[in-house]
Amino acid sequence: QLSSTFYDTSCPNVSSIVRNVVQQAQSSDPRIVASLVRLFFHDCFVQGCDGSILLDNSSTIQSEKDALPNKNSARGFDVVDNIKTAVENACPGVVSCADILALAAESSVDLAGGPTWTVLLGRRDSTTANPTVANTSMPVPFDSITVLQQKFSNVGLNVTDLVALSGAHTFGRSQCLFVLNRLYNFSGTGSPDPSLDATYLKTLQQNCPQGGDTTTLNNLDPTTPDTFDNNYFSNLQNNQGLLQSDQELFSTSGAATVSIVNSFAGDQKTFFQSFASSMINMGNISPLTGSNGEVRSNCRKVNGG
Ligand code: HEM
Ligand SMILES: [Ca+2]
Ligand SMILES: [Ca+2]
Repeated sequence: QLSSTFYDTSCPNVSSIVRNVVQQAQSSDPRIVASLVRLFFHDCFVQGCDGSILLDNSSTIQSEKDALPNKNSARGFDVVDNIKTAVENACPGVVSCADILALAAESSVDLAGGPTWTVLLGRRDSTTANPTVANTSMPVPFDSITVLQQKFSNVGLNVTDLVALSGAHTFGRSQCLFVLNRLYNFSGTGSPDPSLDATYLKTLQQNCPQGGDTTTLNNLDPTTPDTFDNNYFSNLQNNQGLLQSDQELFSTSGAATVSIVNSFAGDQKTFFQSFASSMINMGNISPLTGSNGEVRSNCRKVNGG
């Protein structure tokens, strides 16, 4: 029951307010658009798209920010605060933090050259967070295709959603710690992942030396690191997927994902259309609506908390 017209009378300019703050942030940090898209994903997979990821620790809240998939990894919370401030100035008490994440994700993709879509709105904010679910339900880069598909299907997303949404790795960065095993000791073999292109492997080994700084960043898309395009999928065809969970979408023989990767690599328009509809599907994961939840006045805290 989300709706594209939800704020039409109560906050008609909310989309452009969000977009302007995101654009401002992008001008000093090109990576931030990727980080904001990821925040929406990490919110929606835990209790649904309810802003739960934005809550800080408090006497009543155990923050999802300390869960493994987010700690020292999820970023952009300061930009969400700036968006919230700008939106509150125009329309006090009206727009939820959960909807701000949905709008920021769409603006971010658009500003990086990707597709646009009509964002469905009307989500309300949770009064709880669940770091345990974040630890168990979020996909990790070492998951097999089977596990990735299962984790997506657990929240109502299918294999096309999995491949399309993984295309978000067309921009943004990953720390070395998520790829080191592929570079030096893949599944205990003492050798690199055989599905890694040899030249790309050398580049990654140089950027992520054994015993080096595990927080060093790598572009998720080595070809167009800040542009939202379909290069992610042609990279997979060239054995240049950064994460194991990326490359196995193409390199797992017999997997349903292979032909989807090929179709997205062959036609950017098909990818853009699928990505947009899968973002809408993801945005529909168990939202709080009506009188459930609340509209937080500060995205980091429950009201009165
Ligand atoms: C399919 C399972 C997925 C896995 C295993 C996965 C895993 C990861 C990992 C390990 C990182 C690097 C984090 C770091 O270095 O701190 C990352 C970054 C990122 N992920 Fe995913 N991801 C998945 C799906 C998605 C989806 C569905 C989206 C969005 C629709 C997404 C968007 C991003 C973006 C944009 C970044 C870069 C963020 C930045 O630079 O701040 N990922 N992902
Ligand atoms: Ca959530
Ligand atoms: Ca790209």
